[in-house]
Amino acid sequence: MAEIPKLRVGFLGLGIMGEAMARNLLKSGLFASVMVWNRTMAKCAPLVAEGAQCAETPAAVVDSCDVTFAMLADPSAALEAVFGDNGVLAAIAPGKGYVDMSTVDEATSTKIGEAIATKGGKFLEGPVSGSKKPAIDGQLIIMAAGDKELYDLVQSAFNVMGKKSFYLGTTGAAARMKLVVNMVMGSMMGAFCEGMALADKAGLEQSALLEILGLGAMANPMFALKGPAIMSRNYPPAFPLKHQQKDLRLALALGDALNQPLPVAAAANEAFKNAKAKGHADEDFAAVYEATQQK
Ligand SMILES: NC(=O)C1=CN([C@@H]2O[C@H](COP(=O)(O)OP(=O)(O)OC[C@H]3O[C@@H](n4cnc5c(N)ncnc54)[C@H](OP(=O)(O)O)[C@@H]3O)[C@@H](O)[C@H]2O)C=CC1
Ligand SMILES: O=CCCC(=O)O
Repeated sequence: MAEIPKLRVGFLGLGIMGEAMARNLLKSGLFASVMVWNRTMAKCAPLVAEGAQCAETPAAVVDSCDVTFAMLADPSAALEAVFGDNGVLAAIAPGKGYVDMSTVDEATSTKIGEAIATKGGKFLEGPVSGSKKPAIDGQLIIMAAGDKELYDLVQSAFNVMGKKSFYLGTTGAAARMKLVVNMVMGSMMGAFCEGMALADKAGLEQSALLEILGLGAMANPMFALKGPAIMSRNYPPAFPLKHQQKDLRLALALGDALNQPLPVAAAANEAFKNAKAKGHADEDFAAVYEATQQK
C-alpha cells in the first residue's frame, strides 16, 4: 500500500503559546518539515536550533508548507499576517490549508476564511483553552470550525498540540465558543480576586480562603494555580492580562450584537481595564487583583 506523504507544516507567531505549540509539532517527528515565522525574528532562533526552518515572511512559510498554523495576539495581528505585505494571502493556493488558532472574533475569522477560500485554499479556525503549561505539555483543548476536510487532515497536529479537539461547524462557531469560555474565565478571575481582597481587608488569611474554596463546590484548577501568585503579588505571564481583557471586550461585543445582557462580564472587563491602566497589561491575568487595591 502506498505510504501517505508526511505534511510540511508551518507556524506563524512564536509567543508564549506559539513557541510551545510549534515545538511540539517539531518534536513529534510526524511532519516532513516545520517552518516558523515570527514578527520579531529573533524568537525563531531556539526552534531553528532544534531543527525547524525559519522564513522571513508569512507568505514564504505558506509557499513551502501544505498547512500553516497561526497563534497571534489579537484580531489586528491575525489580519496583518494574512492581508499585510507578503502575508498569507500572497501565497495561499489550492491544495494548501491555513489554521488560525488565535483568539479572535467571528468577523475577523470570517474575513480571513473568505479571503483564503477566494484563492482556493482551505481555512479552519482553531482557538484553544489551556495556557502556557498545557501548551508545553500538548494538553490544549482545541475548538475548531470551518473546512471539515482540513480539520480531518490536521488531526495528527491537533493530537500533538492538544488533548481533545471539537469540530463545532462553520467558521465563526469556534471563535464564538472561545469568547464565551474566556468570558466565563475572566468573570471568575475577577470575582476570585475580589474575594481575596475582601478576605485580606476583613482580617482573614487568604491561604485559608483558598483552602476552603478548594474543598467545596467552587474548587477549580485556576483558583489553586493563581491563588499563590495573588498572595505573593507576583504575576509572571502565562496568559497575559491584555489578552484576557481583549477577550472580554470581544465577548461583550458579541453580547451587544445579540442583545444579550452581560452585566457580570461588563464589570469584570472594567476591572481588567483598570489593571491595564495601572501597568499590568503584560503580566499574568491574575494581576487583575491589583485593580482591587486602592492607594
Ligand atoms: N497565553 C495563554 O494562556 C493563551 C493565549 N491564547 C491566545 O493565543 C494568542 C497568542 O497568545 P500568547 O502566545 O499568550 O501571546 P503573546 O503576546 O505571547 O504572543 C503574541 C504573538 O503575536 C505576535 N504579534 C503581535 N502583533 C502582531 C502583528 N501586528 N503582526 C504579526 N505578529 C504579531 C507576536 O509577535 P512578536 O513576538 O513580534 O511580538 C507574538 O508572536 C492570543 O490570541 C491569546 O488570546 C489562547 C489560549 C491561552
Ligand atoms: O485564552 C486563554 C485561556 C487560558 C486558559 O484556558 O487557561
